[in-house]
Amino acid sequence: MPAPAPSATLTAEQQHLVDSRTALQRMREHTAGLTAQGGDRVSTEHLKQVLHRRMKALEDDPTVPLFFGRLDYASDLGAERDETLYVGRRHVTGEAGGEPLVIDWRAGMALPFYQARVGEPMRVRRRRRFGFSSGRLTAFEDEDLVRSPAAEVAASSSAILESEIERPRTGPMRDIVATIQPEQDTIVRARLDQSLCVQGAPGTGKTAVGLHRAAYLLYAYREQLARSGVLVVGPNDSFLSYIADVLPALGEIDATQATVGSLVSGATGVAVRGLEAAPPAVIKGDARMAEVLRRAVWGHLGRPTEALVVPRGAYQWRVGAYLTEEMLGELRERGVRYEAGRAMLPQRLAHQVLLRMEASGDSPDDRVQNAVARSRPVRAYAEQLWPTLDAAKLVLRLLTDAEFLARCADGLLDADEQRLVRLPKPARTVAAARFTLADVVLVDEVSDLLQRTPSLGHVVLDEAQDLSPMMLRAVGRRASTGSVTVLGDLAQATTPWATRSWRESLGHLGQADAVVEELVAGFRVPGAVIDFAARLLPHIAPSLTPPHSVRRSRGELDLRRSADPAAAVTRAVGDALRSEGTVGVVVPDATVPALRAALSGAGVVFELLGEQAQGFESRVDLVPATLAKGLEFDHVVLLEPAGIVAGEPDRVTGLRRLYVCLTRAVSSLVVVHGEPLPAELDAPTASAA
Ligand SMILES: Nc1ncnc2c1ncn2[C@@H]1O[C@H](COP(=O)(O)OP(=O)(O)OP(=O)(O)O)[C@@H](O)[C@H]1O
Repeated sequence: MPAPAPSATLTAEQQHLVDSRTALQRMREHTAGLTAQGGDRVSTEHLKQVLHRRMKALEDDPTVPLFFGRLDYASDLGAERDETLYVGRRHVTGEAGGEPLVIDWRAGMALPFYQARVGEPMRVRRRRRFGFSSGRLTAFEDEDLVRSPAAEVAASSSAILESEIERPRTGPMRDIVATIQPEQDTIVRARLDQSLCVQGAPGTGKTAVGLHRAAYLLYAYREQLARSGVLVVGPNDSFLSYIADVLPALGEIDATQATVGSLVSGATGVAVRGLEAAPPAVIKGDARMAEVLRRAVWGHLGRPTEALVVPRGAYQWRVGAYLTEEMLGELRERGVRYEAGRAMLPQRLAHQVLLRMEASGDSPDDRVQNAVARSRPVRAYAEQLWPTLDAAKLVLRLLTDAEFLARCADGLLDADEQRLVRLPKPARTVAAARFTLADVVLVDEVSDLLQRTPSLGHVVLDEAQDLSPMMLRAVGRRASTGSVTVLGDLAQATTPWATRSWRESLGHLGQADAVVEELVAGFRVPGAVIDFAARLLPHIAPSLTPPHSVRRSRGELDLRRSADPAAAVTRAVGDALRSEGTVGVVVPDATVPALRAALSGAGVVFELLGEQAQGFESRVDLVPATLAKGLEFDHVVLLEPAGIVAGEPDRVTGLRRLYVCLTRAVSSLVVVHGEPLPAELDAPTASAA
């Protein structure tokens, strides 16, 4: 039989899309027809939630293709049978028991879509990629994984792949399921118990890979993770809004997203209310603080000097101080958390009393032991030896009571460091103290010393290079029995407490065995722009591999010197708005008010990042340089590199901030400057604006 003409093939594939949509509709109707009826109210409620989630997962967005690839398995290549499978965002099944119309991209059978190549066809003869336009299937592209020598280069020369990578950006981040690259896929599909750390230059897909890994794990280890949970940690709320849609688009609504700040405030009930200068924050973020806090907590254990005396009826029962001391020592040696030990002590004391009653001929039972444990003398004696502690109050005391701090920090922090750590204005209450992020991280550490922090199944930590050792510990304890995916770029480290090496960070996270991978292919930043930004690398991270852009377009880079930079920015924004896609106006934080006025004055509709809840709905965003991390825009208009550098406490940090800001553009970057460019950029060309 002759091969069908391409148009006939396209028609057949379009029909498969129609059939799949109809089947999905049927699955939805079926789910909608189910009633949640559990044995009791709780299980009915649970079932309701399960059905609600299922309905959400089955939602059909007509603009998002139901499948994007097809695999033709061949029995002569070792497959069980000749079989055609369509790969999409979720399983779609036909009539009950029928063949799947679409398989989930995360299923094992979908693996060859991402990993097969000529010479290693993975039992698949042909891989097909589909091109879509507004949800309509408009094109396809075949790779013969067995015969065609051309297929060898097909993956890198695929027009469909290229158009996906080149497409203009609109709104928040989108998923990349249709075009995950083999080296990214290996990270996405690593086993749940495998902790990973991904070092990658700007735009190499770290965030995308981390989110797809979360989606993969939620699918492949659904039951395990339904209980323990998955958490995604990002640098700030703007970033979280930017990535918020990716997991739901992949049918996963169960992962929690947080910043380190929201995580520790949520857990401790203490709000982050103040900002502080770098020197104290660096010390508070240092790993030595963990030992200071450990001493601060456990230093509260008293030394028994008097015996416990429990009057009961006509008798007085005594438990000697030496015995109590042994008891405390034994509980400490068992490594129990402070609160657990505190809860055990009265029972231990009561048990001793019981032994004495028995020795005198009584036969008391468990109820007597409980009553003794709850009796006033036992409680008072235990409280004196093992007092109740409040995490926030303890940290407040440490930061205000010089003598207490000196005792806890002896041999750990020198006198200058202790002075820096103390609050500038003593406060009597936690609220009055206006705790900073670093302070609340300390409170979280103390909370964990008091009571073990529950661990999740998996934590994805993005922009991890910016976390202090104490912040890493805070994230790490939330994965103490789980695994982590750590994403970051040492060249983009912009906090004074940032990490120097991934090994060190992984140690603080409690994941020293994690494997470190590197991604170097850049999907965001065009060649001309990345080459320009990479001039900074020798000054900010000399050991890192310079990234290379896989983008076909070299992109536009325009350096404009101007005597009226705000006006030049406004003009550049006007130009950018004439082409498709989003526009990010990245400016030194100090110039935000001036630029805001200039853009408003010129009638530009924009959102100021960080100010209101982000919808990423307007085409233009005004982005303070310190909030640019992790974001991307089709066109970036960047104001005053020297000002961005000067906004940071030291030159290297300033240059790193500039590196972050220069690498946000997908299509074009216009750099407007009134002052000379930083020498490290060594601009070869400049045009007057
Ligand atoms: N395999 C891929 N196919 C298509 N697009 C991709 C692929 N990988 C990454 N991208 C796109 O490249 C852009 C950059 O990805 P992402 O934001 O994840 O990079 P990043 O490494 O986290 O960058 P940064 O370090 O700057 O935060 C995004 O638009 C993403 O969708």
